[in-house]
Amino acid sequence: MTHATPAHKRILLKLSGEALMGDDSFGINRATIERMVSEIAEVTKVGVQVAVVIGGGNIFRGVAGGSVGMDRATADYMGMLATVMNALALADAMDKQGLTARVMSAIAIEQVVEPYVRPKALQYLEEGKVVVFAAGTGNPFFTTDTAAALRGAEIGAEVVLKATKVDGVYTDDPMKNPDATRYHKLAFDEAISRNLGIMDATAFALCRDQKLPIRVFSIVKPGALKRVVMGEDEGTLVYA
Ligand SMILES: Nc1ncnc2c1ncn2[C@@H]1O[C@H](COP(=O)(O)OP(=O)(O)OP(=O)(O)O)[C@@H](O)[C@H]1O
Ligand SMILES: O=c1ccn([C@@H]2O[C@H](COP(=O)(O)O)[C@@H](O)[C@H]2O)c(=O)[nH]1
Repeated sequence: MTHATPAHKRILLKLSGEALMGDDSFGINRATIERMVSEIAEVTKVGVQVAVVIGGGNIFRGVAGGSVGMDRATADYMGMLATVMNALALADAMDKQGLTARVMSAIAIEQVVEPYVRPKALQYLEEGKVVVFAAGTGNPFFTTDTAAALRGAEIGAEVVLKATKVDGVYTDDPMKNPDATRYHKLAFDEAISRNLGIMDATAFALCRDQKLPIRVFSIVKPGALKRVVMGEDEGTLVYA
């Protein structure tokens, strides 16, 4: 029996925090997280090394009302801690499905998770463990998309896969503008100059400078992650 070869050996998967909510209005939907983990398990089975950066929108936006008027940096630290909660839930769901996951945090919280140490992360990936990077970049005024670009570059990922609620990059936010059309592919410079809200400019610029392509695709669509990893046409490619 022949097995197709994956298009990538090592990927950085940016998982939307908001997508973890499923149809709920807040938090983590159990069936949704289990389905996402089973999709990750599928790609590890074909030998792909997987590192994950998880967002925090499902938790932080739910309490963001309480952060109005707060110091921005303090609110951002709350957001980063939200990603630690998601990372713990994700790693737990991975362990339950037979994957070995290691959470590494950009903020020191050693009683809970180990700190991010690049050589250790690389070792885990070589061993076939899934590494979940928590707490974003560890710095306020950034996003987990920028953390995905940063960690992706650091670990030598071949691509950043942004798994989100929409199925690619559009000319405008498709949730607000029904006339928006999807790009099949576009250059980083165009994404930045058009100010496309799918990712922040810092993340785009870092990937552009490191020549690290990004593929945006829907994590809601069953099997899409595996198709992306196998090099099939899915979502939108943003390239240098
Ligand atoms: N040009 C665009 N193309 C596609 N989506 C866009 C665009 N502009 C804005 N969006 C919005 O960006 C959203 C995805 O980005 P968002 O930052 O909300 O998600 P995320 O980073 O995946 O979530 P989280 O912050 O929870 O991790 C989509 O749900 C879509 O509504
Ligand atoms: O490097 C980072 C990453 C995140 N934050 C804060 O966390 C929230 C949640 O992250 P999302 O990327 O929106 O999912 C974000 O809004 C920031 O407040 C951060 O400060 N630094």
